[in-house]
Amino acid sequence: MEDRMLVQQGPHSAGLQQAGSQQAGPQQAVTFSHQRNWTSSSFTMNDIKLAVLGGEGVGKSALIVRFLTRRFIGEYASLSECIYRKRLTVDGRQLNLELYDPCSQACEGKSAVRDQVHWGDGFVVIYDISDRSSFLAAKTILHLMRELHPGAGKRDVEATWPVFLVGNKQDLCHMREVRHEEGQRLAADYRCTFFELSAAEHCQEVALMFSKMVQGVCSGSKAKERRRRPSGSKSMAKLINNVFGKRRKSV
Ligand SMILES: Nc1nc2c(ncn2[C@@H]2O[C@H](COP(=O)(O)OP(=O)(O)OP(=O)(O)O)[C@@H](O)[C@H]2O)c(=O)[nH]1
Repeated sequence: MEDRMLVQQGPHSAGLQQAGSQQAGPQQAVTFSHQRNWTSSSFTMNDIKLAVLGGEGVGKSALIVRFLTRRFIGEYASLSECIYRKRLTVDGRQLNLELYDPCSQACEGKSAVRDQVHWGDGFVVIYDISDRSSFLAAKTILHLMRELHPGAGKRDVEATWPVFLVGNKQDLCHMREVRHEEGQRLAADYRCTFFELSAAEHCQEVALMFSKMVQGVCSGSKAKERRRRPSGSKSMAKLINNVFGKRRKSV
């Protein structure tokens, strides 16, 4: 259930305090804030930060706005990055969701990706199926993310660091330059979940994709919590083992 939606500037422009020109989404549904809100990832059980990454014009804003408003809006000014905020309820839990929408320049380069990786709890990497160069850009982003997070390919880390690869603009399949299987293969190589959809035509699929990401982040956070705080019986068993194990050794 949505309480409110807010857009604010992202990490690179956040400090500028420039006059707020709303970049995307229906004007009446969003307000613009100038507060800086770019900190390293600080996951609490109710805060979820998702970064939507990808090359120029792949449909990052279109997908986010489709998810938040259920509407497809054809054109977006994209001169600056922004963070959309939304409250939603998942399994009876109130969550504060932040969605980072970079302008294209903000996606590029290792330092930008590093900022995004540190900030986000989950990542949606998008390419346009009718634009091969955007597929290569997605591959570069995934590669950088893996470099910055060396454990990303490992099974246990996957649960706590979800990354989705999304081929957008499926409605343009008559102009397709990237085959479905290529997307699947790239996703498998980087151990991410793969979707192919259309922000223009698939309202439900877009919602499902973001919902799965939110759920993935939530379950990852639970796993993290469990690892941080082992259950009482396990930690007690460990303690007993440590004490008696050591004594036996020293006898
Ligand atoms: N046919 C089609 N066009 C789409 C789809 N999604 C987005 N577009 C169009 O692609 C163009 C770019 O969409 P944006 O959402 O602005 O893409 P972006 O990745 O946010 O763009 P930048 O921030 O400039 O990099 C717009 O003209 C959209 O209308 C889609 O699913 N199908």
